Amino acid sequence: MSGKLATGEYSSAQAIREPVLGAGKTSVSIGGSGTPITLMSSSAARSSDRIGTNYSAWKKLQEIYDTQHEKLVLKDLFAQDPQRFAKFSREFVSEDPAVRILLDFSKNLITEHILSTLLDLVREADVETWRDKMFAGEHINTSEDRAVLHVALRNFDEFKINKAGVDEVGKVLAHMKEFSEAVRSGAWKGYTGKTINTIVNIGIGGSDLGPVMVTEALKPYAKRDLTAHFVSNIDGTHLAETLRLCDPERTLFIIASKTFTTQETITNAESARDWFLATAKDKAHVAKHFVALSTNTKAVTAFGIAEQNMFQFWDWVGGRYSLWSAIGLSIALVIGFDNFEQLLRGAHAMDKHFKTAPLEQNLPVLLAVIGIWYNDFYGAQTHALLPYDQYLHRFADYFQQGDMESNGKSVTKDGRRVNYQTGPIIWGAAGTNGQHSFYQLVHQGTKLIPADFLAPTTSHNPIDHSKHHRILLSNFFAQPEALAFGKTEEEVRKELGPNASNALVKSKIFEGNRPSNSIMFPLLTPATLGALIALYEHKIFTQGVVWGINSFDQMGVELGKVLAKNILKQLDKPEDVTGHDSSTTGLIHYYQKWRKE
Ligand SMILES: O=P(O)(O)OC[C@H]1O[C@H](O)[C@H](O)[C@@H](O)[C@@H]1O
Repeated sequence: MSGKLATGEYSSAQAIREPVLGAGKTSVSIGGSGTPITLMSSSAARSSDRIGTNYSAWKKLQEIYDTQHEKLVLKDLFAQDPQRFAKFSREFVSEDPAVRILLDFSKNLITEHILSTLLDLVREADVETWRDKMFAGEHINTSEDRAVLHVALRNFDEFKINKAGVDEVGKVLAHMKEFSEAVRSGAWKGYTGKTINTIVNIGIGGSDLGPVMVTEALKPYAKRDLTAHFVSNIDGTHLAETLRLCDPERTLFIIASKTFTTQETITNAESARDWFLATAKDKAHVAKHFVALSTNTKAVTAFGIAEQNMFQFWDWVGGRYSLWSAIGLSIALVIGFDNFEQLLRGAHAMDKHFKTAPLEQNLPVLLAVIGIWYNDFYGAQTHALLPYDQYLHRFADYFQQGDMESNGKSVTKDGRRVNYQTGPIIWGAAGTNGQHSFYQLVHQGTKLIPADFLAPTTSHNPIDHSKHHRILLSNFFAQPEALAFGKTEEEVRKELGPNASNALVKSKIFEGNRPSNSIMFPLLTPATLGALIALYEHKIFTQGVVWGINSFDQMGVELGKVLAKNILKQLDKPEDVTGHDSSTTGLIHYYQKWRKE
């Protein structure tokens, strides 16, 4: 059964069956004439290779799956063991800052034996060694020869990290504090002496998604008279619609780019500067209205932003792990530096937990292994993040990059094609909205969709004595219950009476046995959010190590960028369009025929 590229088909009453491409299928072709993805068969792999399917724990898990998965029925597992919730739930507690997170993973298709075998896999893959290497600043991002030290940005002197730049973290934080307080208090003035009432963060990917997600999530802590916009897309509409809402005399532009070479960000920043100068006229005024967050001092100063208005970070901060760095300036501006620090402290508390808690108690590790169980043995293709908190409505978007850019790899660190599945497709939306759109498929469709449900027990907006929140949480409790336990034919028949048609009865059956995690916390505070983000970061890390991939590069985003640059040069004249297939050429020719300007 190893070596499958599963499609995660789900069919059967009460049991999740074999994926469509099961035993013996070792390759699949994407598209019509493309190169087939060839999967290394396990016999071809050297048995001494300590990787993926060759781990003895992996083999054991495969055997367990093959022989037991039909018997793994949540209804029975709960009936057999009244202690199941107690056994398969963990509470993370931090006193300072105050954070509590409950992870209930009892509604998963696991037994104690499966869990311990999954944790054996973590041990066999040396996750703890790799984790310690990360915290020590070793260059675990091998393809780029870089350390991976977002944990150093929220370290608060706890761990000893030997890396150039780490000793400058405090200095940059102090700069962020000073600047954010000046803007928020009104001490920082625009070129006509007016205070700043609007900030526009211009960045994309990690230089956008983290600040957007966090400022949305922590809105209750926001300075409401400071409006924050985030412009990312190169589509001129994004900038144009944002600038319509801005007054050049009172707007601060934050140009967020690790490299300061990203085409979208630099183009948007230049156009924003042109827009600003159309009113301000004098280039000297740029200093009051543009700051940069970057590792690239040279490019920042060439753009016209003075070094004192630049907030530095370092190459050991990956883009999708950068909200803790200077990239978080917009967060500090919106919620205040003290709250930003709480965010960092919450993440740090989770770092300590990840670094020290035994694997059986370690929340990131538990989430990781449960994900691996479905991803690699059940053939689940996706994982849904379903926060029952409107403030977390960008959470899934954020971890789409966090997870898919990290673990969307098919080659191991040492260059071998994997013969097992790596990162899942991450998606989701805030509850209860999803219930009225895609939950139909999650409940009754043919696919297995493991999901995390997240919710705070207390709302920041307790309208009508928390009436809304009670309704929201009743759904948060009900959905995992419905997914796990379903509704039998017998129950449906009883409900519909003897005259109901067979077809109607069948359509109303919920097979159940669909797994999920429930994650609860008292209130979405900055520290709690920090801990939640770090929880998922370390989950992704753990999975990446088990899969033997480099979770910290992103080579897969390059090819499209290069092709686009070449095409951009050919867009003016039809005769310039060369070197493409007939489809791409045809499309460009149509564009040239139809465009207005
Ligand atoms: O911050 P920047 O250097 O502008 O990079 C912005 C983003 O673009 C890149 O293409 C990467 O895929 C992302 O990981 C990165 O966050």
